[in-house]
Amino acid sequence: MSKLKENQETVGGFTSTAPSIDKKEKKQTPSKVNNVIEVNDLNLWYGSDQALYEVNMNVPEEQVTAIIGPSGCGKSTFLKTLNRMVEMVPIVKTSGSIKYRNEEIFSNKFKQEYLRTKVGMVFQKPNPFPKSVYDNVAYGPRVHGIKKKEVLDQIVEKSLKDAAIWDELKDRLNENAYGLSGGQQQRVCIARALAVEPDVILMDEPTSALDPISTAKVEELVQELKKKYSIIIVTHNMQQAARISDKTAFFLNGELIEFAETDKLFQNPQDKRTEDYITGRFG
Ligand SMILES: Nc1ncnc2c1ncn2[C@@H]1O[C@H](COP(=O)(O)OP(=O)(O)OP(=O)(O)O)[C@@H](O)[C@H]1O
Repeated sequence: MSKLKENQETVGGFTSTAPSIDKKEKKQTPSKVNNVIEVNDLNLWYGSDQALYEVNMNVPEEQVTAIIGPSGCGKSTFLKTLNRMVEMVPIVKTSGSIKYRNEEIFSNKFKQEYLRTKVGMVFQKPNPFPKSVYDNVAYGPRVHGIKKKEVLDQIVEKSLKDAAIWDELKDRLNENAYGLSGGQQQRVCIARALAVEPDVILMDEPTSALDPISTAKVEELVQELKKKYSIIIVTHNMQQAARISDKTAFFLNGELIEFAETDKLFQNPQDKRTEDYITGRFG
């Protein structure tokens, strides 16, 4: 068992006696690691081309789950299926089941808006809106009907703090986000995702467009964020997966080949194809 996991289970062993309505605190009640998302027999087609085959995977709560695999193996498709964003491509068809906190997301009863709020996404290229830093972060809460300036001010400050960029930007809230560096833009985009109080954050290669220092900042941030959120991160960078994730999933040609504790997957892969990939024999 890794040190990180050991710590998490110890934390889970405490009983929280303080009354609180905060869902993040509520999750501190004693429990073993729960699954925030459960994927069963998931298949996905773009028209007649199948891109995902019988994927089964339980995503643990408040951990970092990395998704690795060669280009075109279905990593982004899988990620975007988890908040049904993939269905923006009209030719997409799916079969199987995905449960978010025990509720079937493909069910007609499950509101897509709610899903996108709870399962937020950060993209490869920072994609701030051409608006001020403040308006970027306040965007989601405003869409959800929050109008009071004091409330928005608090949300913006908290989200930027949680995204570890408040100190850098607190005096630049009215500047256009386009004027920030790429690394700052990406953390503003993370703050924007946090502002609507998600539960799960999907990250699609969030550091691939960033320099090493900005990458390190985002990696540190991911370690902080997992105390409150469940994170699923697609990365081409195996060192990054090894550095920041608790569990790693290896995809190949649309199949989930192996899913294990990160240490185990990198040190003692069970499948020859995983071993070949992580030792650089292909991909
Ligand atoms: N919008 C789309 N329309 C049709 N086919 C698509 C679409 N998006 C992806 N695909 C196909 O689905 C398969 C998986 O692609 P996907 O982008 O999920 O892979 P990936 O592992 O994320 O790749 P990369 O690492 O290069 O980003 C590929 O064969 C790709 O061509």
